[in-house]
Amino acid sequence: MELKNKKWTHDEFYAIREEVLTHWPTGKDVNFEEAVKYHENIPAKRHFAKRLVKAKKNGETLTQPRAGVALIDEHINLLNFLKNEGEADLLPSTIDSYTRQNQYKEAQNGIDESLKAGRSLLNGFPAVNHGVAGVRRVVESVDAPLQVRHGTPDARLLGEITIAAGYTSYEGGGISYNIPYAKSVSLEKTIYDWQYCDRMIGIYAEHGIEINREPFGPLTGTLVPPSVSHSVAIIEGILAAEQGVKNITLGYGQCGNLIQDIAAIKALEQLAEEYMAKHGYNDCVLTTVFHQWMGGFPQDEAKAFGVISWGAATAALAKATKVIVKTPHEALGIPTKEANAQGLRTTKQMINMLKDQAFPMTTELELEINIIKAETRCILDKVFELGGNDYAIGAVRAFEAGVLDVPFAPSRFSLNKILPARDNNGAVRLFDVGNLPFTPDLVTFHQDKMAERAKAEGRAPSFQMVIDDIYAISKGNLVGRPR
Ligand SMILES: CCC[C@H]1O[C@@H](n2cnc3c(N)ncnc32)[C@H](O)[C@@H]1O
Repeated sequence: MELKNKKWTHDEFYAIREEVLTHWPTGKDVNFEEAVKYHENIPAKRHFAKRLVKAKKNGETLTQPRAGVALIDEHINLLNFLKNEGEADLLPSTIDSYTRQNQYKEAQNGIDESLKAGRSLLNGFPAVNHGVAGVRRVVESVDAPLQVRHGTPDARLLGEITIAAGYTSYEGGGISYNIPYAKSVSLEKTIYDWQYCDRMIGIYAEHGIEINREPFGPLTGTLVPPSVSHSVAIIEGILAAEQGVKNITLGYGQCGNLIQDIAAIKALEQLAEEYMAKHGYNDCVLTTVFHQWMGGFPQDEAKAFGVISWGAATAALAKATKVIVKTPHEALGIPTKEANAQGLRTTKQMINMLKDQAFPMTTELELEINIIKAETRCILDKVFELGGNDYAIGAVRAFEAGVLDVPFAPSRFSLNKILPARDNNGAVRLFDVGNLPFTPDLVTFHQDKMAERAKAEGRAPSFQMVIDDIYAISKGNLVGRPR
């Protein structure tokens, strides 16, 4: 396997595909030609890419939950409930953890046990085991655009089966589904395997079938600075575009300070357009997704609705194309369908009340946009240089050098040298910039912001601030003030 950011030939792709389809018996039912014909008949209102393009044009912020259960009928009921009772614009199928680790035998046990127990004993929808025919029953029974959401380093068979079944969007990426989701899986292999997924979608595109791709923006979802998640998002967008993907949604996980979060979405849009154009990808439609707070949630449901509302308001004011919605059961575990629908309706209410309002371009907002763009450029340009003008090779080397570094990542391939903490207004800054290739003025900016908070709190900048901030929102605040 030689990793490089270059479009695979059909021969290169098909040579690997034969082996991929043998990873589980259901792989043999994947029939590309039949799948293309099936996709040709999917109406625009159930087509993810088309719905996103319409939303971008109309300035809408669409709502989408996470949701997945073990058995097909229950999964169909769940999705229809979230559409009808939750008013969801877009629907997921969140895939279970066994499938994410390619443990299809265990997933099959989960299905068998769920049948016996009469309830879902998996934390998601085991699409590989259900196979094309089973997954297609979901597509035929749910009248909304459907996306596969998961966390799978080797997502090749999962992609083949779900896209062939009629799903029109696929989340993930070679970095964003490795670093936050695996401990010892080679980054090089995951990036290579995701080139396969992107090339597969590129081949659908060559047949006129446009499938949306969404790199996983939030990463570890724990105080991830905008420049870190934007760098990964844009790199994965470029890697996807190189393999022929034409419709890409780039994502960002809410940090909590309004100005910083609105700036993050604006900066992401501007930088993605700039870097995609710079590298010659001029026929890619780009949209954005804002993930409501991905860190620890309050157990109290009323307070959880406060966090959900804040994420909804920020997404609307940032004018993100899509918002991923949390539920009042976030602190407890997999939500009931009722709780999931409540999170969606709360979000819909906030978006509807804010859609006629615009957040002004204040000097603070402009400063924040410029800071995020400057930081992200420092990282992206260094990655490109490390890779000898190749972002795939550069990404692997960048993690080895700490030029890319994701806070609190389980992967041993992330140095975990950077330390984020909030400043006195709750924006996420860097208490330790680690080996991020920031210019001196950017390093000073973060030091000054941390010093300002330290002065206000009468304590020195310390790791304790990081810990306090990790728990703050679940304890009812944004900034983890000393007790
Ligand atoms: C990165 C994703 C984390 C979020 O993903 C939610 N999540 C995971 N699995 C399911 C599921 N099967 N149904 C509804 N939500 C789910 C968690 O709650 C958390 O918020």
